[in-house]
Amino acid sequence: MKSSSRVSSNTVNSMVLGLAASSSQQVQKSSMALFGGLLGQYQKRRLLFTFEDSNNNNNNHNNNKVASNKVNPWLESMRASSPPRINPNNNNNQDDHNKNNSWIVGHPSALKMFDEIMWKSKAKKVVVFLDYDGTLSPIVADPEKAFMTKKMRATLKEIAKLFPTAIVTGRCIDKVYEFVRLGEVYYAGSHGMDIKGPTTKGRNHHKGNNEAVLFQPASQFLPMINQVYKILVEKMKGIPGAKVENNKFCLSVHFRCVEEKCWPALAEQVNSVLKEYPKLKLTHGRKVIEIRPTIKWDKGKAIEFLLESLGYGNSNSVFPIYIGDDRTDEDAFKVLRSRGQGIGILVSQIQKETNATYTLHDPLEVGQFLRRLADSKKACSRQT
Ligand SMILES: O=P(O)(O)OC[C@H]1O[C@H](O[C@H]2O[C@H](CO)[C@@H](O)[C@H](O)[C@H]2O)[C@H](O)[C@@H](O)[C@@H]1O
Repeated sequence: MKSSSRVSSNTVNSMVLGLAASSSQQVQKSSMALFGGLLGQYQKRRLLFTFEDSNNNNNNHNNNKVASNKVNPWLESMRASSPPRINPNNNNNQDDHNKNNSWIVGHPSALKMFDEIMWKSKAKKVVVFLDYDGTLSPIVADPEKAFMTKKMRATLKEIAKLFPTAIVTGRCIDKVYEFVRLGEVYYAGSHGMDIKGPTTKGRNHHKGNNEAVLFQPASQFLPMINQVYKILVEKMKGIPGAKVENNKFCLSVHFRCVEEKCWPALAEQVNSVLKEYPKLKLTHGRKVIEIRPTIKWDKGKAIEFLLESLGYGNSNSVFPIYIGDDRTDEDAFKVLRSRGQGIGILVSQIQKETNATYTLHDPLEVGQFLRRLADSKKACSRQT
């Protein structure tokens, strides 16, 4: 299990690049060109360059002495090109939105294209898949306080009564259930590695039997994850603002509240732990490093599993709708594309490379979309 490999500076640099990249929104290829030769060195390493929230760290970049010379200019370029965050209370919002117009043509708003989506799904069984953080709840500094609004919860409850509905999240099921508190919903926690069916009696959408689903493909990793969690909690004590979250079959190391000058040290610490556990891998989310088992299982596999469980494995009459905001949701968007079924909707205020077809700006728009979906279904039922 243990590996004696040393922490190479390249590995740490890659992690730092990942930290910086994952912390921000993704750049259109045309704007990458502005970085010129500098990006050329790195484009093979990363296809997507992201820089959400990097404005928060503008005051820290001169202090980033730990990072290598290569990393510093890369981070500087990302900051320099970082678009201002869109403030909903700011009248200049329209300008921000206009900048994204060309991208939006390729990924139109799911609200604007609602009638088209309804037409596509006509006579098909709609199944709704929803990410949690950044999709049903806004991104906040404290992961413990990522609450949904009451309105969102009421809409979600109605959606789950009308359609088979699953929340597919990086969180552990217990935590997301604490936020959602709906027995009508399927939950796929730990990035799909922990799947449970609805608990509310009589609210089961299975075509076949009525037993709740339970699937945990990474259960043998539980002791290892708990061990690594304890080690990381200790290690992160030395990094102000860092937080480790135990998501049962995976772990999140949050750096949203860590000053950028400490990112290289955080990356170094995480790497020093991970090199001892080759059966765990690392992925990046929104200002978070995710540590998970190296099994071939992700949100895409989870939705395939759920569709199969619902009796739609080989069905042409199913129309899955997946809404998510993060890189891990791309696995699900890809699955829908390759099945040629349903649609992916990316939640984003700015341009990103994505396998989704449509977009929504934020959880507020997600709520509006879900409300229209529920109303439309009820109107159809009244007609028939
Ligand atoms: O798959 P998701 O439901 O999107 O979960 C992904 C991670 O979401 C949470 O972190 C993110 O949201 C936090 C609260 O808004 C925010 O503070 C953090 O910076 C984001 O990365 C969650 O805490 C993680 O465990 C999930 O893996």
